[in-house]
Amino acid sequence: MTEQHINAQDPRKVFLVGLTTSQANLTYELEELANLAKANNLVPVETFTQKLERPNPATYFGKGKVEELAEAAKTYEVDMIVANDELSPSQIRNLEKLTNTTVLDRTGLILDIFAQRAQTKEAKLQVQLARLQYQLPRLRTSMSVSLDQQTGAGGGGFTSRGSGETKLEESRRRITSQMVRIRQELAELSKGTSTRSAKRTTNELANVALVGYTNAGKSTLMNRLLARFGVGADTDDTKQVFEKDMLFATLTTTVRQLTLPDKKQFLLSDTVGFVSKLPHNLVSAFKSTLQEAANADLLLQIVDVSDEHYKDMMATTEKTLAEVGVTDVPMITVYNKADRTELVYPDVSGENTITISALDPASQDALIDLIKKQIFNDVQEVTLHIPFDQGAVQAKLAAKHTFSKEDYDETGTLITVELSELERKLYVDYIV
Ligand SMILES: Nc1nc2c(ncn2[C@@H]2O[C@H](COP(=O)(O)OP(=O)(O)OP(=O)(O)O)[C@@H](O)[C@H]2O)c(=O)[nH]1
Ligand SMILES: [Mg+2]
Repeated sequence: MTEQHINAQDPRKVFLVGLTTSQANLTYELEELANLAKANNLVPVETFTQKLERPNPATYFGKGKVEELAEAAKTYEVDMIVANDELSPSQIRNLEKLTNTTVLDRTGLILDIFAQRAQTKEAKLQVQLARLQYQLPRLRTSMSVSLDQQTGAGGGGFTSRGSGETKLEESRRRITSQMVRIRQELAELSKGTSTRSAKRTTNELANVALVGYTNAGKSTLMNRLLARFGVGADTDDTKQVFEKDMLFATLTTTVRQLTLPDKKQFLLSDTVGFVSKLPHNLVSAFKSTLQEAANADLLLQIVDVSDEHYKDMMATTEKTLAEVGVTDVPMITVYNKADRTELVYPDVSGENTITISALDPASQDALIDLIKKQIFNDVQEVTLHIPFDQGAVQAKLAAKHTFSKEDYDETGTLITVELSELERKLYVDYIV
């Protein structure tokens, strides 16, 4: 893989600002925000927080705090403020004016990082779409200028620095039509993807997807397993994916076939990592990328257990999965990077939990055993009763299984089908 694009500007000093309103985890979120800022070549020099019932609708912080910020910005010679929340266009405008700085919110920051990381055509288009959506209502903030320069969009034609309403209208139209074009291109691209996944479905191999917080070690684990078991007929199956100690190294889903020594095979996919408050625009732009996780038979949630905030990271992952519609998929929790802790590894505790180091072959073996147990063993024939008003459950089952018997009674469908132990747990309420 090629080196990622690096922000060419000199490191820029910034303030981080956040509210203690609903955020129970402000410390974690601010630490995360600092890492996101650093990933974007920004240098956080000071953090300001304020306790407020809700953000001030005009200025995010209250009046006094804004004055303090303006004063401090002068003293520290800081000309940029990064806010922990997504701000409204008018909050950004007002704060910029009152503090004489450029204001970037969390969403803008994450979008910038994604834009720098995007390598494939699909990822580039997805990010661009999300940025345009974000930019549309923000044409009058200084952020639009920087966004504009970074997207290289039409020589500043989008921005409306000091220009009249006509220019603004024109910018809006250009953005909207560009969005339409990108959506079309993405639809074209996804046609190719769905053919590929249709092929894999007919293959009837189990799909295992790596999911989790960014930098947890998903790609590293994928690569270690590929190096040992990526020996399928498809020559691509030994090809390594990009891994690196940075946020959002992976933006594109990669699917590879693994062949175990006992000839059992399954598909493993590596997916984009998560962070808390992942912008909605990005989540929807990356929905197709995350489809692989939604269709998986088994999720491996990779957790960096060496990070003190690993529990928050797990909560973030689970929340994001639910947001993109990945529900009802059996999951193994993989506590990774145990080599950096005092924990014993490999260590299987319970049927869905394992502690490993992705770098350790014994850990890889133990994990493979656990995966095998979930996807190949323990299959048992059961009969389910699915009420007529829960057709979605039946559709979900039908997508992955051939029913050996299907019958009806007054209230629902009776389905006889072979399910794994995990699936039997998942559908326990329906088993008769
Ligand atoms: N010590 C140690 N380092 C690990 C382990 N697993 C991964 N790493 C390191 O963690 C960093 C991030 O690994 P990646 O595999 O790129 O993480 P990822 O989950 O794919 O991250 P994103 O693609 O950003 O979501 C790399 O520097 C890896 O070498 C592990 O078990 N032990
Ligand atoms: Mg990765």
